[in-house]
Amino acid sequence: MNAALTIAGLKLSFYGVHVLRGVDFAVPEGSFTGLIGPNGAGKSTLFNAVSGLYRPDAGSVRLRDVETAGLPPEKLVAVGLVRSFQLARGFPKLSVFQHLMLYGAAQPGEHLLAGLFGSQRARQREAALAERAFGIARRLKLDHVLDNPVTALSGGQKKLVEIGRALMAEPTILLLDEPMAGVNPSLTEQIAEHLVALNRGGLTICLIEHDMGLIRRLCAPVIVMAEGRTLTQGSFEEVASDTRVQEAYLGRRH
Ligand SMILES: Nc1ncnc2c1ncn2[C@@H]1O[C@H](COP(=O)(O)OP(=O)(O)OP(=O)(O)O)[C@@H](O)[C@H]1O
Repeated sequence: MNAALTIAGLKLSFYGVHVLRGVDFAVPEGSFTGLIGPNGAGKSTLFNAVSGLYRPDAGSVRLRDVETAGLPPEKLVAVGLVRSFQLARGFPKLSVFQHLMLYGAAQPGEHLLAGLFGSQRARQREAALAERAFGIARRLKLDHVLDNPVTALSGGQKKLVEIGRALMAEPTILLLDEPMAGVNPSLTEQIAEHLVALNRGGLTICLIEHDMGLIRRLCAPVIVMAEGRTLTQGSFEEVASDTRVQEAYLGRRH
């Protein structure tokens, strides 16, 4: 197995509270890996540490063969690791297209100053970004709402814009933290289909999700975290039948 992402001995504490106590797992290249665990297990914190928002106290994060622990988010994006974020509240009037462009333009290597001076290279770059934005919008079936302000979108469409925005960075691995949360069942199904299609197209995905039906259907392998550690991993059936996992969800100590 080639690993797209390898996490080893990752530790992080806040004000002396050990939230990540030694997380170890690998996300296989091309997989649709699920990350599950009871509330407070440390899943989102792990994503924050892996994507450069928090600096881990100890441990290693390798993106393929590159050690990335402690790198800031923009450096991680440059090497292909992207996590999706909720749409910024600061730009309610921006259209879907502008959101996609803004995120694409915020990537390393984009020189906004060059854009201001209107160099030919900057214009070509902008045209390429626009092409990418159109392609992503078509793929996510957002092309008919490209000019709409994001505030006018349905909850499910907003989630798709969040995913689209992450795709603008052309990631090799995408970390998704509950992208279907708060979305109705039919839109959840549509988002799931898009994610499966992206994964089949070669994108490695690591998904945090509480809906076990989705995890069972979409994800292999499934990693289980509890109390800041990796508890176990395997197929959904394997982890679901593991008594330690059942106990962790029931809140018992193991
Ligand atoms: N910035 C922070 N400062 C202090 N404590 C934090 C911070 N971020 C997270 N924590 C704590 O870390 C623990 C793990 O939280 P985290 O959100 O990572 O869990 P989770 O597994 O994602 O839970 P859920 O499934 O409920 O989202 C919690 O006890 C939380 O209060």
